[in-house]
Amino acid sequence: MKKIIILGYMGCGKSTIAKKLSSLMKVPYIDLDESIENKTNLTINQIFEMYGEIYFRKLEHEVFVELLASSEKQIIGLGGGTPCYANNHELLNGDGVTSIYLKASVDTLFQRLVNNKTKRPIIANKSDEELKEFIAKHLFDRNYYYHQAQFKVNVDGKTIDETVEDIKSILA
Ligand SMILES: Nc1ncnc2c1ncn2[C@@H]1O[C@H](COP(=O)(O)OP(=O)(O)OP(=O)(O)O)[C@@H](O)[C@H]1O
Ligand SMILES: O=C(O)C1=C[C@@H](O)[C@@H](O)[C@H](O)C1
Ligand SMILES: [Mg+2]
Repeated sequence: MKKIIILGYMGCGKSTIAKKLSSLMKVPYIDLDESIENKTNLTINQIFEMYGEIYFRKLEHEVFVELLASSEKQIIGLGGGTPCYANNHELLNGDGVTSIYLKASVDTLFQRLVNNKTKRPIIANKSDEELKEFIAKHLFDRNYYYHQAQFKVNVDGKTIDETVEDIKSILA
């Protein structure tokens, strides 16, 4: 198995869980958002502000395809919206790919995102009151795409270590 892909809504824990898994398995971790930032020398916020979301989605697809093209064994953490655009969801079932959806409830996501909005342009301008309803609707819209992953791991009420263990048993 060459690529382990971790996906899910903003704040579900992709980066946190994937980094921990990476150090335990001694498999390099690549964050798609970070790869886009390194390639463009811009932050995700700057890309959205300067060029808009459609441009960002094109770039996101290109960089995702590039990462998959290498034969290196890697854990790849996607952006929150990656599976939902440019037919990226089809890549979740490609050759040599294991894809895992970190499934979190609206309440869990709200708790984790409410004080961490600024670096996430999709929610940066939502008031705390708007945020919960926004997450609920957005998650509903994205549900179909997230469920194209080969495996689902429920993260609600679990510690980071417990979620990492769940993923290790999927990969065993
Ligand atoms: N049990 C847990 N598992 C994972 N993350 C947790 C847990 N408890 C709290 N967190 C926190 O949730 C926050 C969101 O996690 P993280 O940044 O890894 O999510 P993400 O899915 O990578 O988000 P984004 O899509 O915005 O990059 C972090 O501050 C993290 O420390
Ligand atoms: O959920 C989303 O659409 C996004 C999530 C982030 O990881 C970034 O990829 C960007 O902020 C868009
Ligand atoms: Mg992240």
